[in-house]
Amino acid sequence: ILGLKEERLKTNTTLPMEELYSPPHYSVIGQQKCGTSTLWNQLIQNPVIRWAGPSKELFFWNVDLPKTTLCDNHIESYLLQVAIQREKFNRTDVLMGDWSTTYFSCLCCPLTLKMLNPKMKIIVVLRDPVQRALSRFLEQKRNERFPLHKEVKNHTFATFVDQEVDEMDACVERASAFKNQLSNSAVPVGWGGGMSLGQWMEAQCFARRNIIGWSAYDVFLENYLAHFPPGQVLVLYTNELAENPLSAIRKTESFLGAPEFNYDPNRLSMVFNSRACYHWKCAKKANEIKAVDDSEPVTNRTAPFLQAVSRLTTFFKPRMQRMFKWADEGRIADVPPAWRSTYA
Ligand SMILES: Nc1ncnc2c1ncn2[C@@H]1O[C@H](COP(=O)(O)OS(=O)(=O)O)[C@@H](OP(=O)(O)O)[C@H]1O
Repeated sequence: ILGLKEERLKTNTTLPMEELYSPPHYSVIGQQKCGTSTLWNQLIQNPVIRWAGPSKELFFWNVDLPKTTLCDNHIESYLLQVAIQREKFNRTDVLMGDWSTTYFSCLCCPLTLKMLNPKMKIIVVLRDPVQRALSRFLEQKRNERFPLHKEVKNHTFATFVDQEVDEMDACVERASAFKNQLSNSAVPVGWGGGMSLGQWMEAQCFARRNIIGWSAYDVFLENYLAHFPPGQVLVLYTNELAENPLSAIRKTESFLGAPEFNYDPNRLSMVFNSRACYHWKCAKKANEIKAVDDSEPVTNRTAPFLQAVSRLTTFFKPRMQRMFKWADEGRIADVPPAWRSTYA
């Protein structure tokens, strides 16, 4: 885990220690496979927007496998990571962030981040949930050394979806035995903030299934909304990044209180860490990604593939409708119009 490396500050800095070591201002918590690498590669052109760690993600409070939440991880090691970056820039007036896309689905992370900094700004990027699940499936299937490769290597998307949805349905059914403890409150509830045992068990049904379960956005978003006021949670959508990247970036700068930067227009049209090139820093044009996709048998529109997409769409429908309600109530930015018809 990158964040646990024992490093020390390298110079005798004159920067005030309490400012050097203060916790991050913001965190981009995910969701995984929703375009966070693109957002990162764009936003870090702005010299005021900085981040902790040697590369994009620290994974300090949660890794992407079940049973890896580290909400009581060593705080001093974490603050050291942040201080090292502030020292590198020799200034304490930059906006420091933690870009770990594994925090969104981590049930104890909202409370941990709130304890670190109650004023922390939380940024979430969300993509069509079926597309996100397919994206993660393909990434794990294609890369032998990736952590979930063994889980998917003998599956097609269709057989994997059947297995996972069956298991999640059964898990939710078991959790429903504790339904008498569910609160009917209209106000979002979170882990350590009003979540009942039944809700906690149900949330784990999704939190422990990285490929499909992590697309149950309502479960994880509710947890963050329970701990942070709406003004501290920015929800962006992948299609905004695709259709008007500068507008999504301006929105983020304004949310963070960062001055507007003059971004490189060529870079703004690039997509990072796509299925055409798996690396946080690898940039491709949209047409290059499409060309790779067209030659991919898994995404060919066979009947079993289409049935799996349809089953997942039905599975996510009630969950997406909770998101629509929060958008209607003004708790989050309005969802992409296509979502409202797909998940109506
Ligand atoms: N601007 C834009 N338009 C459309 N799609 C985009 C865009 N930016 C990123 N993406 C897609 O998001 C996927 C990568 O997401 P992440 O960078 O968050 O992945 S990771 O969690 O850091 O591994 C990856 O999806 P797949 O290509 O399906 O794997 C990217 O293609």
